[in-house]
Amino acid sequence: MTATPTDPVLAAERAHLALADDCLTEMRTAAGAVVDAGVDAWASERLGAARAERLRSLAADPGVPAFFGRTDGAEETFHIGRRHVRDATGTPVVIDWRAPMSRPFYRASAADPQGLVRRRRFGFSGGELTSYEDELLAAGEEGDGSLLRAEIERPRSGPMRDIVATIQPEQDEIVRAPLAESVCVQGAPGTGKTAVGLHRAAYLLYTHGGQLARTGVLVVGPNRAFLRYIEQVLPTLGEVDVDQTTVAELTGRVPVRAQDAPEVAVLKGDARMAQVLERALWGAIAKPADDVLVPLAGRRYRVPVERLKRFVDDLRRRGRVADDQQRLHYAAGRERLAMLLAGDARRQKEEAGGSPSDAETRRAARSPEVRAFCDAVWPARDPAGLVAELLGDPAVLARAARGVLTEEEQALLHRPAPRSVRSTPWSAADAVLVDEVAGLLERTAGYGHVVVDEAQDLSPLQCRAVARRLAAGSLTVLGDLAQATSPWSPADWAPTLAGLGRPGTAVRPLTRGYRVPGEVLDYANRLLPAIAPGLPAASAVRREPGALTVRPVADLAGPLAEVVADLAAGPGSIGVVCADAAVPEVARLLGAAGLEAAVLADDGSPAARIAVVPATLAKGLEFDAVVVADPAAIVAAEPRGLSRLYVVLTRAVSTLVVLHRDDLPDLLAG
Ligand SMILES: Nc1ncnc2c1ncn2[C@@H]1O[C@H](COP(=O)(O)OP(=O)(O)OP(=O)(O)O)[C@@H](O)[C@H]1O
Repeated sequence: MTATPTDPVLAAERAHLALADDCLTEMRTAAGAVVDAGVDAWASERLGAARAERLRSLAADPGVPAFFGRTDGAEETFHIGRRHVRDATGTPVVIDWRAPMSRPFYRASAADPQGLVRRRRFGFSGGELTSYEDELLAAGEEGDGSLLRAEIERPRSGPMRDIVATIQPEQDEIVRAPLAESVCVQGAPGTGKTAVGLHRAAYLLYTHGGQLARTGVLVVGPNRAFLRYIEQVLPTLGEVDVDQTTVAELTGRVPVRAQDAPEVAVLKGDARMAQVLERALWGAIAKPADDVLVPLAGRRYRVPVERLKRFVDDLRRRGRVADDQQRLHYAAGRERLAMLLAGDARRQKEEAGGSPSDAETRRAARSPEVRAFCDAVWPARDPAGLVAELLGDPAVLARAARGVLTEEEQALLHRPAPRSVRSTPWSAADAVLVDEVAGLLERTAGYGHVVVDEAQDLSPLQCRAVARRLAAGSLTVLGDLAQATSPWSPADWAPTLAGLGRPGTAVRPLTRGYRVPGEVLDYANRLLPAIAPGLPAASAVRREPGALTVRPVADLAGPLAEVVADLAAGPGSIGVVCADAAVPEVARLLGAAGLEAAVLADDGSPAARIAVVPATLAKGLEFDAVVVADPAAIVAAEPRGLSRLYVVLTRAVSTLVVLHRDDLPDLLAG
C-alpha cells in the first residue's frame, strides 16, 4: 500500500522512526561517555576495546532506517529493526531482528499467523518512510510481495546488501537453526545462500554472543573479489568482529608463485595426499638404538633402550588418534618424549633417595644429551621443509606414498629440488599441503562457527584445511553442485561434508530464486541436464518480460559497445563477462568506444560500475545487467566450461544480454 503524505498511519510511523533515531543517538552518546576505568590496566584496556566495539556496532549507517517492519499481536506491538533500540527508561522502541520476538515477522503466514493479527512492512526512499504494506494475517490476508520485489530490483551500486527486511520463511529456518546444528545449503543460483549464511552468522553472534565472542566466527569465500563484494553485510548488521577470508589466505603459509598443471593440482588436492603427508612425517621417527644417559642435578641416569622404545611407541600411537582434539600432535610428541626421559631420570633419582626439583627436571629435558636423542629419533620438522623434501626427493616420496599413490602419480608430483626451501616455487595446491603438515605438527586454533561459501569447489584437502579451523564448533556449508567448476566437483554433498569433518550434516535445499528473473533462469536451467542431472531446477520469484536477449553477432566489436552503452544509460551495475583470455580485448573494445569500464581484479579492489569480469571470477557476484560476450569461448576454456557458463548466465538481476557467434552450446541453441 503506498500511503498518501497525510495518511495518519504514516504520520504515526514517522514519529516512531524519529523517536527511534533520537534514542539511538542517545544510546551512542551514553556508550561514548563511559569511562574505561577498570580495576587495573588490563581491565581498563578490555573495557576500552568493548566500548569501541559497542560504538562501532551502534554507529548507524546514515541511510539505514531504524526499523523496517512491525508486528501486531493481540496485545503487543513490536517494531523490528537491525538492532535493539530503547528509550531512556529502558523501554524497547525497536526490537532486534534476531530476537525471539521477531521470529513471527519472518515466519507468520495467513495459514499460520503465529499470534500475529497484522504484519506491516515499510518502504523507504532516501531514508524517508514513504509507504507501508499491511497483511492482516489473522483475517487470512497476505501481501503480494511487492516490497520484496522492489527490494530485489533496487539498483546495485556496490557491495552486497543485507536482506534483513525481507528474509523469507524458508531462508529464516536456516538463519535461525541452532548453533549446535551444522547445515548444508544446496541452493540454485540467486536463492540467497550467501545472504542466508551471513545472516546466520549474525544471528548466532547475537544469540550466543558470549560463547562465540571467545571462539569467533569465520566466513570463508572463494576469492578476494567475492569477499570484497560481501564484506559489508555483517558490519551493516552490527557484527564487526567476524573474520572473513579465502581458503588461499587461510592456508597462506608460503608465498604462492607457481601454477601446477591441472592433473598435478588435482592430485595434490586428493584426500590420499593427507595420508602421504602423515606417513612422511610420522614415518621418519626412528627406533631408539641405544640407552641414553640423562644428566640430572649433577649425576647421569641411564634410560635403557627398551624403555625408550616403549616411550616412542606409546607417543606414536597417541599421534594416530583420529580426533584432532584428542590427538597428540607431532611437535607436542617431541616435547613429551624429552619430558619422559627427564621424568625417568627423576624417578631413578627419587628411588635412590634424592628429590630433584621441577626446574631441574625441565633442565634435564633440555640437556644436550636428551636433545641429541630427540633429534635422532623424533626430529623437529617444519611444514614447508617437509613438503619441499617430499616433492623434491623421489626416494622420500616413494617411502611415504607406497601403496597409496601409483608410480605414475608419484612421478607427477616430483619436481626438481629447489636450492633452498625459501626459493621453492610454491603453487596454491602446495600451500594447502604445507598447511596440512602444519596441522599435523600442532593443533590449529579453531572457531566456534565457520560459514563456508561456494563449498562445491573445495578439494578434499581444502575441506580438511577448513575442518581444522572448526575445532568443536558447527558449520554452515553453502553451495550449488550445478555451479561446481573445480576438478573435484562432487556429484553429491557427502564427500565434501565428510571432508569438512561433519559427515552427518543434513542438506537443505533452497529452490526459490530471488536474483534472476524467470526468463533468464529458465534459459540457464536448460544446461542443468548436462551439468547436474537430477538436481531440481530453481523457480524464479519474479518474471520480467524483456529481461533476456540472445543475439547472434558476426563480430563483437560494434554490438558489444552498443549494448553496453544502452545499459549504461540506465541505473545500476553492469558486468560484461567473457572468457578470461578475452578480457584484454573486451576491455579494449569498450575503451575504444569511450565507455568507462574497468577489469575486475582478484585483489579485492572494488568493481567499477561497468566491470569487465573474467568468467572465472563471476561466481557469487551479481550485477543489475550482465552482458555475456562469446559464451562458446567460456565453455571451451576449461573442462567444466558448461558449469562455468551456467554460473555466468545467472548473475543478472534485471537484464541479461548474450552476444554469440552462432556457436551456442546445443542446449541453448534454438
Ligand atoms: N529474502 C530476500 N530478500 C531480498 N533479496 C534477497 C532475498 N534473498 C536473496 N536476495 C537477493 O538475491 C540475490 C542473490 O542472493 P545470494 O547472492 O545470497 O544468492 P546465492 O544463492 O548465494 O547465489 P549464487 O549461488 O548464484 O551466487 C542477492 O541480491 C540477495 O540480496
